[in-house]
Amino acid sequence: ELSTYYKRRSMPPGPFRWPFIGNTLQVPQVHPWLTYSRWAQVYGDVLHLDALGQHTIVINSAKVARELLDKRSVIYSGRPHLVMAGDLIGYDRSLILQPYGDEFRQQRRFISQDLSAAAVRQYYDIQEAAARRLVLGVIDDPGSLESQIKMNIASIIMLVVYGYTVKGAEDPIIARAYEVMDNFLATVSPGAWLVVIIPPLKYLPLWTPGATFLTTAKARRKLLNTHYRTMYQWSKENSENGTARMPNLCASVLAQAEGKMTSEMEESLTWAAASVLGGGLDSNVSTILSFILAMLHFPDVQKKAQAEIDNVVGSKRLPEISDRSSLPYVRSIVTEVYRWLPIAPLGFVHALTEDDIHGEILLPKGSIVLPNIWHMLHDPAVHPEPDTFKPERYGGLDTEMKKVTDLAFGFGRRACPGFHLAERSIFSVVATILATCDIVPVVDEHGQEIIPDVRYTTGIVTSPLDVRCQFRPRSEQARTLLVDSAASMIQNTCTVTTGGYVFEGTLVSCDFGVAVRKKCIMFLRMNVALLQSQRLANTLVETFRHICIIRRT
Ligand code: HEM
Repeated sequence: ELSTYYKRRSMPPGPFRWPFIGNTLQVPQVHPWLTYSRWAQVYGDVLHLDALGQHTIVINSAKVARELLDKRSVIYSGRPHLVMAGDLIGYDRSLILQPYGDEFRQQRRFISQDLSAAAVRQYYDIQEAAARRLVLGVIDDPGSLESQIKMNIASIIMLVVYGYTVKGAEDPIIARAYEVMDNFLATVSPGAWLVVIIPPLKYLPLWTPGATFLTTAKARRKLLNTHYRTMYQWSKENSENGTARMPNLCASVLAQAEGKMTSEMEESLTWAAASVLGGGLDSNVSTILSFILAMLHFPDVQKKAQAEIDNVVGSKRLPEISDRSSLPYVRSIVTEVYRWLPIAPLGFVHALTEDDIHGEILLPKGSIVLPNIWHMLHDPAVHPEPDTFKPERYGGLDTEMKKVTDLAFGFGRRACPGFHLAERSIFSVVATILATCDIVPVVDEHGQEIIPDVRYTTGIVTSPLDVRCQFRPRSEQARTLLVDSAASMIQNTCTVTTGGYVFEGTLVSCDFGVAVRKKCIMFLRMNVALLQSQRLANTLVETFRHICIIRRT
């Protein structure tokens, strides 16, 4: 009979388990994937760990991951029940922590209808504009590298999801969005909270001495709820009155429902949107920082990519996302970044919802399953010299690159729904930087170049540390192209007739210095949506008097 048959089979091998605590103390807090990778040499592709009775299965091979997480994804697509992150804070409303079921399917449907390979075309202009703004910003002020990346990545995802235009680096919405994500990642980090090990602690009253997790949870819950609900409501109201940039994900889903959206569906949409916003921040920022780090360590790769871009795009225009298909070396660089420093080295935990058998091994229901993506992408048998950044390893072939993206973006029904959007954003940033600039090290006070070591944070999402560089324009023409492109976006979009006024963004031809002009252009661009609102036009006349020509209609 099946259950005895199961029992005769053994659990996967793994390191020695201590009574009661199991392997809890053997799993390092820092970069655990490196330890799992070493254990793979001893125990093989599938290893078993026991943390206080919780079975954890680590998969160390792409082949097994495909067999289990992809092919049997009906039973491998759960998420573990998380007391602190879910019960106490409420992150379990968002897609990433949804158990496999109807709510999961509903949220994924909302997202995939707007972010498929074909649908993301509607966002190319947003991505290109952000990439160009990012490059201009870093040319002007190399010290702002990380904040430029964060702001421009946030500006893409806020426009895509809500149609919201961020109002410069100081817009509090940006800091709040990153804070909610930081809280999420800190909360789901293994071993961070005692209440995770002893769940009944969650019933303690708020004033219990020493129960700081309860006050932390309360604060995070409040921030989580207000942040995402405010964003969703903003999008809903302003998509109707024309202030929000159209199309955007929320507006498109609402329009498609043709007024038949129930309040439950709107709640699902609120959390689907929240998940896309959260998923689209640190992942992209970290990937771009890793790209820059790679270029500092492997300058020959830059040269090769620049030759390809010069050849295909020429120097008279900036690269566009539609050039992707003609730039295989640049595509290979993007893929190699995912492989070299995968942002999610252990992916995100899957939970097994039924007992399963793999070869001679029993995998019990309720196990947590961790794909060791880092190991799969650094196994020297599959990727020779894994620490070398070598885009040539793909031979320019998409089939070879797909072997990496199929792992780096997760598995089966839980695979990253932001893949196509991320691919385009990263490509646009990489191609725009390389087309217009050399990425060069900063120098210290003695004129010595500072090349940051390859070091990265630990956690669910990792990010390289201390990345610093300068963008040196490759020519005056390249810089002019960037400035003109920012300017032309204004000229195209900034004659706004509203509320009895015409606002004309003709500053490009005025006589201010380049820096002032650029700031004004940015400001105007970021406020186009505001100007388009009839209601606000009157109050904005005063503000815009200095930066554009205003006439009465
Ligand atoms: C370089 C960029 C990115 C990488 C490497 C990446 C990688 C991943 C990985 C490994 C997972 C876990 C999949 C699994 O459970 O097997 C994931 C999930 C997810 N990602 Fe991404 N991601 C990236 C960008 C994005 C972007 C731009 C978005 C939003 C547009 C996004 C939204 C999500 C969401 C919502 C999930 C949860 C899916 C679910 O639980 O069903 N990601 N991503």
